[in-house]
Amino acid sequence: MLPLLDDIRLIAFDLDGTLIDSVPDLAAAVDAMLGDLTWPPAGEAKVRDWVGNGSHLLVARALADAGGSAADEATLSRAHARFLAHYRAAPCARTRVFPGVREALDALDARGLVLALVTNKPAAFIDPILEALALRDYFRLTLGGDSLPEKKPHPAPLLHLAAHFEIAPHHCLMVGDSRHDIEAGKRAGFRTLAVPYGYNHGEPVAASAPDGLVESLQELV
Ligand SMILES: O=C(O)COP(=O)(O)O
Ligand SMILES: [Mg+2]
Repeated sequence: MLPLLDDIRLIAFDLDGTLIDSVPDLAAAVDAMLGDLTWPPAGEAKVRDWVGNGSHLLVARALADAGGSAADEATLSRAHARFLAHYRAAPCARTRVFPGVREALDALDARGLVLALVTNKPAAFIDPILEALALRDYFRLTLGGDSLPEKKPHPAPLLHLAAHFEIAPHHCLMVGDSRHDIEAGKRAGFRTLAVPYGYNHGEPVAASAPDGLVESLQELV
């Protein structure tokens, strides 16, 4: 076990870009939404840099990029509904689990650690995706971006987990791919671990100064 895990009793995992490569399906839904509005597709490379702050900002970034400026509220809300409809139709067609994830979850689960999921993705998508990838049973609790009034980088979802399982934050670890995960973890008093292979608005996540960084989650165990 990595020394970073000493005294850790609960691990909160981010989803998109940390456990799963979800950009192919997110980009397909964004591009279908843009097509509904008669705008050209954005493509996976751009969408990769827009993921991480939930679906509303993802759609707002796509519209701003396509239209050259921020869209009005009515257009945003119509576009968001179209995006959700497209993503709901195929949330897990090309989404894949990153290498080392399943091995790490198996080993951490076997050690009796409490495993939880904190994503900024709308909560309605969590179970369908985790079930399709046979990941659902690892997590004792899952929170989406709309599960609580605040989402990452706010510490509230992480503090909610710690309180729910009655585990002090300094015995908890946040694992994620973006600056929002590391900031939420620090503000909650969690230890923080980053993976460099996910989505972080085109910047290295190491710039957020996490307590640790691993190339693959398998290094955890
Ligand atoms: O939907 C998003 O914006 C990203 O979700 P994540 O928090 O699982 O990276
Ligand atoms: Mg992420």
